[in-house]
Amino acid sequence: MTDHPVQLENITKRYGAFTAVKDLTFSVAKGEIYGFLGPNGAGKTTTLRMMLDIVRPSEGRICVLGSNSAISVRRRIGYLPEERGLYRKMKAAQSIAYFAQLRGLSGRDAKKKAYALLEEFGLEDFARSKNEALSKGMAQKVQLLATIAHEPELLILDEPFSGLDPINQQTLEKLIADQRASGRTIIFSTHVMQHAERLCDRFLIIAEGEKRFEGTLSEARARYGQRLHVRSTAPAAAFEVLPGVEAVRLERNGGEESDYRIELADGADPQDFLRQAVAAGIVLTRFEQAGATLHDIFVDLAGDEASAPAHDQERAFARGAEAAE
Ligand SMILES: Nc1ncnc2c1ncn2[C@@H]1O[C@H](COP(=O)(O)OP(=O)(O)OP(=O)(O)O)[C@@H](O)[C@H]1O
Repeated sequence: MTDHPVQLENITKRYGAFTAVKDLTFSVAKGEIYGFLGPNGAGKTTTLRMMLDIVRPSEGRICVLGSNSAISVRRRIGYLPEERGLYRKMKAAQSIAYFAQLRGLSGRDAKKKAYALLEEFGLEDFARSKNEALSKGMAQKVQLLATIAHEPELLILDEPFSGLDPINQQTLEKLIADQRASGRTIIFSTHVMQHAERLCDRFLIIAEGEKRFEGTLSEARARYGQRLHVRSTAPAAAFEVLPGVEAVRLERNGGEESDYRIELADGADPQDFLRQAVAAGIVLTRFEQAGATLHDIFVDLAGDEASAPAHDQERAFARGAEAAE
């Protein structure tokens, strides 16, 4: 068990005639950040709840921290549920201390930890504010701090980035990476591929309750052909006839020179493309190789319409990150 704190074997969850999760098998290794990716209604929350023994599977076996019920090891787990909520009348520091105490810290240690965390995350001025007076993002940060205050070895975070502005999303990315650096295991679900791309050691893509992919980003990329970004005075047709070229897309028509995105067939070698282009007398003033992005892979595996909002979120995030620099 010790090297795989979470193991799911052939898990199925039915609600009446509807199957929300179908025969799902995966395990999460100790110390890794594991991304749980899927469109709306894919079965992410249901699966996370089954891990926590909030929802019982219809079939299959789950083992969490060596136990067949997360309830008996709950002090070693930090869980951020999808539906957020703090007691409105409680103060921020009090809320964090309250959850830490529920998970085994003494009153004194819980209070000390709450103030230390609030200070570390720049919320010390709000320690004595009632939760109802906090902005939505601040309240979410407080809830996150309440999730990690008892220093759990396993963190299960359901859509932790939703509701946070770009700056706080970056703070959360750092928090998650720091938790891993301290040896913790983290599972989080998200729709925003950029977070998963930057953070996850491995990820699982789920759609319609079924596993579509599990592995690392490079393993996922290896399944897809290479993409090239080139700049040239040559027309698109000159590239289309080269061996290994599957598609040519005009990215920018710059008058004299244009930018193209070229998709190569699986297994085609970009260096071969370069040699063929030169042999054909094509002059390239730019040549860059790029693997498929996680967004491309997600769209391909989990379906088009599902990821459209994610794309908007990614763009919003990218804009925010630029503004923050
Ligand atoms: N208690 C329930 N009774 C009946 N159906 C349910 C129940 N809980 C979830 N479902 C259904 O199971 C499917 C999976 O839901 P789930 O909440 O796990 O998806 P999700 O991947 O977390 O989606 P989202 O990103 O929208 O939160 C959905 O079709 C949902 O309607």
